[in-house]
Amino acid sequence: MRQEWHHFRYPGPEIGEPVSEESLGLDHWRELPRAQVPPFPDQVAVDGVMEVLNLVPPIVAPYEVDQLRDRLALVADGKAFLLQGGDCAETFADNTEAHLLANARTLLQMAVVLTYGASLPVVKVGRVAGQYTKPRSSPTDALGLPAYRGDLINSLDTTPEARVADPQRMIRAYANASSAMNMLRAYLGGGMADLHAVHDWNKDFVRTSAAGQRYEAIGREIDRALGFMQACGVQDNEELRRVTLYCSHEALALEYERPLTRIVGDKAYGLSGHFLWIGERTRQLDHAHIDYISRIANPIGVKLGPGTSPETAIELCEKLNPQNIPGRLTLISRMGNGKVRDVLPSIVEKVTAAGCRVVWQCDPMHGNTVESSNGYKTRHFDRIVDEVLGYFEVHRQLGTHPGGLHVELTGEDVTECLGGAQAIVDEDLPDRYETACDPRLNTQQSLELAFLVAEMLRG
Ligand SMILES: O=C[C@H](O)[C@H](O)COP(=O)(O)O
Ligand SMILES: C=C(OP(=O)(O)O)C(=O)O
Repeated sequence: MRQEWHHFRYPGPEIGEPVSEESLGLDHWRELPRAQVPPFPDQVAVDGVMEVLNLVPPIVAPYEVDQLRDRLALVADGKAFLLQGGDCAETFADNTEAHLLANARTLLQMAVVLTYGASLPVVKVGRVAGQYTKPRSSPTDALGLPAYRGDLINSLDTTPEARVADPQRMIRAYANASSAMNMLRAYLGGGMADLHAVHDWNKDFVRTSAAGQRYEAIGREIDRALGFMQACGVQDNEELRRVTLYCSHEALALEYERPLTRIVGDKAYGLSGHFLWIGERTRQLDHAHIDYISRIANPIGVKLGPGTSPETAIELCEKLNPQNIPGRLTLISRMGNGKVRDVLPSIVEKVTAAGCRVVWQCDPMHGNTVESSNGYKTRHFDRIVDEVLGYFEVHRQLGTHPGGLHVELTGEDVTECLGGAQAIVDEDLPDRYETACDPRLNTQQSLELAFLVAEMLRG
């Protein structure tokens, strides 16, 4: 594969002597077994699209990727908290200004609650600008059609034609991801994230709720603190007026990731996003996904389900972070509330005893999926909260840092997860069940969770 060479200087650490893609082994994954292969019918068409993606400008810049790794090093050291969230599956149809801003605002609100409540810096990462692929449990859906695998692969429409995997969708995914990132950078760097405007992030349908009012109270405290600083003559600080939101997605379609991988000096960067993770279904040690991700310099994550042994977790650390760089590797536990207290302790204990420096993050969504009595895929808020509680208990007992939260959420007023202060029940789910794949927390539930996590962080 042709590869651009980057010789420009960029803000960041010294870059090493240029090396070749062969010596970095960037294509070794092609020789390995691989789960969840996108069923593209025509390899020639896939190769053509990869050639196109090989020449497009990347979605993120290497220095931003390095900066995120440095910030995650603070999380690994217990000095910051990682908040990661967004849609389960982004769709091209929902890649609108309104939807992107709604999700970003919800994440910012959660971050304010956590920063204020726990007095810890919060590193903010969206599941955005690339979360277009989904691993599936079954190759077919309930209608017997090929499963929907994310907009990057096929369409959610329920016809056989729509479900054919189409490599041209990778170009649409790239275009959508780059426009999303472009817009978010502009808004978040240009006033929308100004702490003087915290009240504007509160949506009308949330403002009157208990969580919304609690948030307004924090907003008033922040107003007072800012007013006090101004009265004291403290210089206005740029940091109060903008936010850096990093983007992340599951590195599932290697046909998309590989051409967006670029060499800078002696390293390869996956420039489709700042933070890339490998899911529970594709984290086999000797398989393609782990091999690919082991070769890029990004901060990366790997999901750990309830079947993970401590030995596997340690092997993953050794393979993915052989130099033990803090901030490089995030272990994302998604055990389910019934298992977290049994399975997580020995993993954390043994990984820590082995000296592996990782960020511990809790995904309380994916181990708690159930089917409602009326046939909707859902999750109960109480189980989500209980998994986070269990995760905090484990880390408190072991003296390790409960470093982060990874959730599927939306800034819309959907009815996809049960419970919360709105007491959503099975019969409410059809009202506004809009997700393309798994159920997301709505804005109120997200805020409620943030308040609870802030309390847990305060200990
Ligand atoms: O988001 C995660 C997975 O893609 C999803 O949970 C798989 O869902 P499925 O079991 O309906 O295929
Ligand atoms: C598929 C996902 O999670 P997991 O791999 O943990 O099932 C996801 O986070 O979208």
